[in-house]
Amino acid sequence: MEIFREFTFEAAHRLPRVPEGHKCARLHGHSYKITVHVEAPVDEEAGWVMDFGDVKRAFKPIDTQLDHYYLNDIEGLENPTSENLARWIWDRMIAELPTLSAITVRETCTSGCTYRGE
Ligand SMILES: Nc1nc2c(c(=O)[nH]1)N=C([C@H](O)[C@H](O)COP(=O)(O)OP(=O)(O)OP(=O)(O)O)CN2
Ligand SMILES: [Zn+2]
Repeated sequence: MEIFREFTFEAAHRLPRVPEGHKCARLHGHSYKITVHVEAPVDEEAGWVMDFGDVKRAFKPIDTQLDHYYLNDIEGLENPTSENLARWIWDRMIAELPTLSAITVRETCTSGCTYRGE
């Protein structure tokens, strides 16, 4: 079964590789919404896949690095698209959370991406 836990953080960015005149080349910010998905069998004794609190603990170092920062300044996020951010988060969570199955990044209410470690 798959469970998920949602997180939010605020950050600024600009996209350095967009075509000239693209609005996203300008400095702007988002209230990012991140969904961390975990897939594993249900532990029948506990009745859950994993404690949501453990997912929260695994995400905490990510939030500490991203919340209220300028993403372009962070190593590995020089081009902070949703896609690159999803991979960046995955790469930093997979060791702590080996049952991680997907990271969804939402930049706005209507746009985002899902990375499954492919
Ligand atoms: N594939 C991607 N496309 C875009 C990304 C991205 O990360 N991956 N990022 C952006 C910008 O960061 C932009 O801030 C968000 O895009 P957009 O959906 O255009 O957001 P708006 O709220 O401005 O949308 P409107 O409906 O036009 O107001 C762009 N593309
Ligand atoms: Zn943006």
